[in-house]
Amino acid sequence: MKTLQIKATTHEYEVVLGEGIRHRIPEMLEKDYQSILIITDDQVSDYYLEDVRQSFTGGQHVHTAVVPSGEASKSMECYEQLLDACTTHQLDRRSLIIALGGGMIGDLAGFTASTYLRGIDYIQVPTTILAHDSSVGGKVAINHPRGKNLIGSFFNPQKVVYDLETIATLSRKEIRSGYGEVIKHAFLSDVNWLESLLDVSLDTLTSRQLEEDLYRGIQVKASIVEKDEKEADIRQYLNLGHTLAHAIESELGYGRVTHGEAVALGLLYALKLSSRKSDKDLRVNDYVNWLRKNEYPLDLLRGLDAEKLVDRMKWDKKTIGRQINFVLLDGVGHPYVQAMDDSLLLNELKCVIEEVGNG
Ligand SMILES: NC(=O)c1ccc[n+]([C@@H]2O[C@H](COP(=O)([O-])OP(=O)(O)OC[C@H]3O[C@@H](n4cnc5c(N)ncnc54)[C@H](O)[C@@H]3O)[C@@H](O)[C@H]2O)c1
Ligand SMILES: O=C(O)C(=O)C[C@@H](O)[C@H](O)[C@H](O)COP(=O)(O)O
Ligand SMILES: [Zn+2]
Repeated sequence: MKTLQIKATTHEYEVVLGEGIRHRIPEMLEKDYQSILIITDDQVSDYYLEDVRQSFTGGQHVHTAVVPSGEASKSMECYEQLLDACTTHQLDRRSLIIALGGGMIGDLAGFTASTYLRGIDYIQVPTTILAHDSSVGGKVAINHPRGKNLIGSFFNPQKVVYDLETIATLSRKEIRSGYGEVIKHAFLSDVNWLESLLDVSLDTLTSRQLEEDLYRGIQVKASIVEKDEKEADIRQYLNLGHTLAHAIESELGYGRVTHGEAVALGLLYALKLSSRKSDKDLRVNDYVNWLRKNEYPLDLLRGLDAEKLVDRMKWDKKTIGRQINFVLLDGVGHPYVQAMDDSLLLNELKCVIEEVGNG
């Protein structure tokens, strides 16, 4: 078992990584909760809901709420249903919400916890690779048709219980999606790590490498959110690749592309834009080869309208007064934020769609 301590402004919390620890959640809790609501989706529930529920043997009232799996559930409708569930089960300020699932559930259940009774405790129990990112740092949200995560808050969990055994049931597509955020963390932090990742084929990933990558990704995320929890400054770097990714997700309709695959495409665009402004080697060609080797959906770009995507980017949370601000790299491990002209964004996007989408 490995642990990391995260210092948030409201409290410190632990991220625990280990095998089989979903069976041991009660002993990891620091408070004695009498009412618990486990929120999960209808795919994760088939695998892991009973394990978590049955771990509570101390007579607590353990309730469950299951939403449909997929990004479309990060919605006002599901949020309202979950608030209803909180009231039906009369959760109070000494109750606990358990977010059991990937980033969709983490964001949705975390947002519910952050607003019900103006905030009750919750823990993250991530079950995807991608959720090494989403379960840490306290960003919780639901989507709006105009843009991703437009309704949300910063609200940190009491604990993150990351049972690495759960990764075993992920599909190939979800492994690929998770590595979109893993490689983002590498681009943000360390050229040696990036180079080792670029050699990896996700089909032959060893569990040892996966665990190391998850741990390193969480370290990168933790080191940034501890310094700038509410994204006044350097937390914006964690948005590398996301300005385009979120535009693609909302343009296609939530759930048509996975978040991590969209981030992987957005990263490519961010690298191309960065290369226009820096002569540092950003390993762009190696990255394109890595995307192709691992079957990221580059062809998705082909059907997209560059003008519409630039319009969508205006809903990025870094946009101020319709000025789009972009996370770029001046070399691997050296992110910065730059205000960008719409015309430059549009031209480069057309080039990427032409070059990569058709290639
Ligand atoms: N809050 C943050 O800081 C942050 C960071 C990154 C991403 N996100 C958000 O996270 C979401 C994406 O998360 P995700 O990629 O985990 O998606 P997800 O939660 O939708 O999970 C992906 C799919 O995998 C299934 N699944 C989950 N765990 C499984 C398991 N162990 N075995 C088999 N199937 C499993 C789910 O049912 C779903 O169909 C997006 O909404 C994104 O915006 C938030
Ligand atoms: O934690 C952050 O900060 C991030 O930007 C991490 C991203 O991977 C994540 O997708 C996040 O939800 C995006 O935040 P948003 O503020 O752009 O919605
Ligand atoms: Zn993300």
